[in-house]
Amino acid sequence: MIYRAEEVRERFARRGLSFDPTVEEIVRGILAAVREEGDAALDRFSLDLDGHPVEEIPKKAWRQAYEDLDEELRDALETAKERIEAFYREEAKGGFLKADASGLLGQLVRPLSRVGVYVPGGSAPLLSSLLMSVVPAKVAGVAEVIVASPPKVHPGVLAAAWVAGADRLFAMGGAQAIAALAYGTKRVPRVDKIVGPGNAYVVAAKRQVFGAVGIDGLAGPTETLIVADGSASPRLLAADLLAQAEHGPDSEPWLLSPDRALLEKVEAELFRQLQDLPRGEIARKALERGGLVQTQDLEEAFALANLYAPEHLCLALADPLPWLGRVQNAGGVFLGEGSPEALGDYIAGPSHVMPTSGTARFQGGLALRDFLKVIPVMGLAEGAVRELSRKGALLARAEGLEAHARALDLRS
Ligand SMILES: NC(=O)c1ccc[n+]([C@@H]2O[C@H](COP(=O)([O-])OP(=O)(O)OC[C@H]3O[C@@H](n4cnc5c(N)ncnc54)[C@H](O)[C@@H]3O)[C@@H](O)[C@H]2O)c1
Ligand SMILES: N[C@H](CO)Cc1c[nH]c[nH+]1
Ligand SMILES: [Zn+2]
Repeated sequence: MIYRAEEVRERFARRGLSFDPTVEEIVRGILAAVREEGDAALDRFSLDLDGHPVEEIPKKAWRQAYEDLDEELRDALETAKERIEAFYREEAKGGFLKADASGLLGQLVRPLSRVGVYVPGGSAPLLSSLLMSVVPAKVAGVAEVIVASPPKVHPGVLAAAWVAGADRLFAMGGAQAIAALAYGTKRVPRVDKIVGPGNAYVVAAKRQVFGAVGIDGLAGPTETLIVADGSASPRLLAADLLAQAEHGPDSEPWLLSPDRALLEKVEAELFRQLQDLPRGEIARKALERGGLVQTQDLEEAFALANLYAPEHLCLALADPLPWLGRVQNAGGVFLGEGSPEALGDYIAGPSHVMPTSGTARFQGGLALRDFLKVIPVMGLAEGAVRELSRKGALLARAEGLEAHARALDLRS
């Protein structure tokens, strides 16, 4: 089915994180129980939902899993880790201290002390997601990175924990894992911030524990939006749409193009490539959530893309670079069909943890600064204090805050 731009515009404009009341309620119950009962509730939910009690998996098991890996896979993991590390080393993490006649002002930048990384494991063991959160955390200087992933944790995830240099790993998933990390239990230490993607239960749990703990954002079911011109290959476009569609029936793959003939060819390709896709049924359902859209021109395609604010914006254009200036809302941008999103998922360098459900309107992909906090520092010079206190007291009285004003009067 090929939509016209008018048919999707309203839907794109209204898009936002939806709160499924049933999921919210279930999650509220899980969080409250783990907060009150600790490990007993944690094990109970883990047994009920995932068939296993929670266990901490020791580092020697990670190393063993790494050593048992096929040599080529080990090499691929190492390359991915090195590329992620190199990418995040480029991100500035310095603060500043600046002194002038009025004194000293600055920002201290400190890594968070303890971070929880959620690694999804419900429908696929996303070992790449472990690298994509743990490696930037370690580059930022986080002292203790605690991984949570649903049982039974796949050996590939354990091997990735070894490669990435995580500190501890608990086999626990869903809202109960988020609760344990946010509130702490006897076994699971409380963290300062929880990062990483997950399904609707994980996203709802992160949102509900925010405040008790920091969160990076609400990365949920994956989505991709490709803007293509007539130069793009229908075969590659179909393959890229299916690559994200296979994540889950709630994934959303979109293709926008002014070229009707291209869209028709992609439709046929999708049908053909679905035939022997192992997760074809999942992908078919996801395709029904997304779709192909014919726009008047590329300008309209970009306007719609910004309205949608996709997690991944892929520019399958003959000359994508000049269009970069049009991008306002996206979790990450992929330039040209030679830079497919699937490479970003695994090995390009930037973290694949990116905002979904339109939250790319107000945030980008996971960055080093998600693991840092900025602490302002003030040390004013005597002369400046007198003058600034007089003006500060005026502002305080304008707010009706007399004690503030008097504290400043004493300095002026
Ligand atoms: N945006 C991103 O950056 C990004 C990156 C990777 C993955 N993802 C997304 O993460 C998601 C991973 O989802 P997943 O399900 O595979 O793994 P998951 O680990 O997020 O969720 C599995 C957990 O959900 C809980 N759960 C399942 N059904 C439940 C129920 N009825 N009641 C209460 N809890 C329940 C279970 O405890 C289970 O451990 C996918 O949607 C994928 O697209 C997003
Ligand atoms: N596309 C997913 C969300 O960005 C990440 C992922 C993990 N493995 C494969 N893909
Ligand atoms: Zn993916």
